[in-house]
Amino acid sequence: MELSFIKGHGSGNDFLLIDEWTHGYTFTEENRHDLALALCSRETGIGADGIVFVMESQHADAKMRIFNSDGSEASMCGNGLRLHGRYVLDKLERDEIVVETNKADLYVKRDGDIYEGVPAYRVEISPVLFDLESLPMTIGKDRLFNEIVPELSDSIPFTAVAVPNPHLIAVGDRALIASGEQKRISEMLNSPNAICPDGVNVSFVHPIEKGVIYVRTFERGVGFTNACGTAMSASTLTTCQLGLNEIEVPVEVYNNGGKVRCEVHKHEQDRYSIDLIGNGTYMFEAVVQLELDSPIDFQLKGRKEFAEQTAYEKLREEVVSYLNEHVL
Ligand SMILES: N[C@@H](CCC[C@H](N)C(=O)O)C(=O)O
Repeated sequence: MELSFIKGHGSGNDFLLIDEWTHGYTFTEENRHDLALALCSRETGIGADGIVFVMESQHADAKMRIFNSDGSEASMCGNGLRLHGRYVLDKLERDEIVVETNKADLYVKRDGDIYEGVPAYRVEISPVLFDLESLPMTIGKDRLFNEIVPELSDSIPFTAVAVPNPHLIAVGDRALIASGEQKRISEMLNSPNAICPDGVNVSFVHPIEKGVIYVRTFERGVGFTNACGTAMSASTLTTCQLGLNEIEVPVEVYNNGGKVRCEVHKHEQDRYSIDLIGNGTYMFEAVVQLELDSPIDFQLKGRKEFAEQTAYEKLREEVVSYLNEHVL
């Protein structure tokens, strides 16, 4: 078969966007898993952190499903939702839509430019869950807020939150970022283990000044990525709860692929949601010729570049020099 896709990114977290809905593709669960494994490989595939599938929804404007590069499915993806949302907003010629995701219906809105020539999209990150059962995480407690877990480290405090995909967050200084601890702990929790049996996204966060943080994430199902949208949202919330940032006040979040803005909202009964605002940039579109039962033997055809990546590169250059001075 011939399969059309767009390769794009949110803060350098890159995805293949496949529109099942418009093209009438009928994939099995196994096909989606196999496509993610074959096409996302950086060695033998096209290379991406995951595949974002655009699907029809029975009750919302569209549906999103996200598969990591290892073929596993995640319940949510913030950077992917911006890319997916941008595609559907353009397709339906709307400024605001609701997208069905695995566990929630979430709004996506156009939101001006995050940088000259780089349009931004605002997506809702919700629900926000603090009970460890939601991750799941088993350490003999119900919640984890800025506490040492001796099985992980005897000096780094962690916070656990599901949005609703699972996140572990450590906030600290430049030395924490430079240490090899994030790799060690992430690899342990994303291999067979009793603490986080389904794996977990692990972020190390450095507050730079009030209203500005840096977040680096080791993603479940992928490894270190340039950025993880749900992780940046959960990390911003954690810094608000630690009194380092403020609820309802935008926070600039730097990452290795660019920057986004996060706004934490507090609702009744201690319920939170977060707005994640950033780019959804197209890099190129192409067609792959493949057989669904062996997608690894694909052929890439008709690759066409989008010009918009050039404007994004300027943002990226500024971010790199800012990070060299303040974080790395
Ligand atoms: N990069 C995403 C998150 C993708 C899913 C994650 N790896 C998981 O398995 O939970 C984001 O931008 O949020």
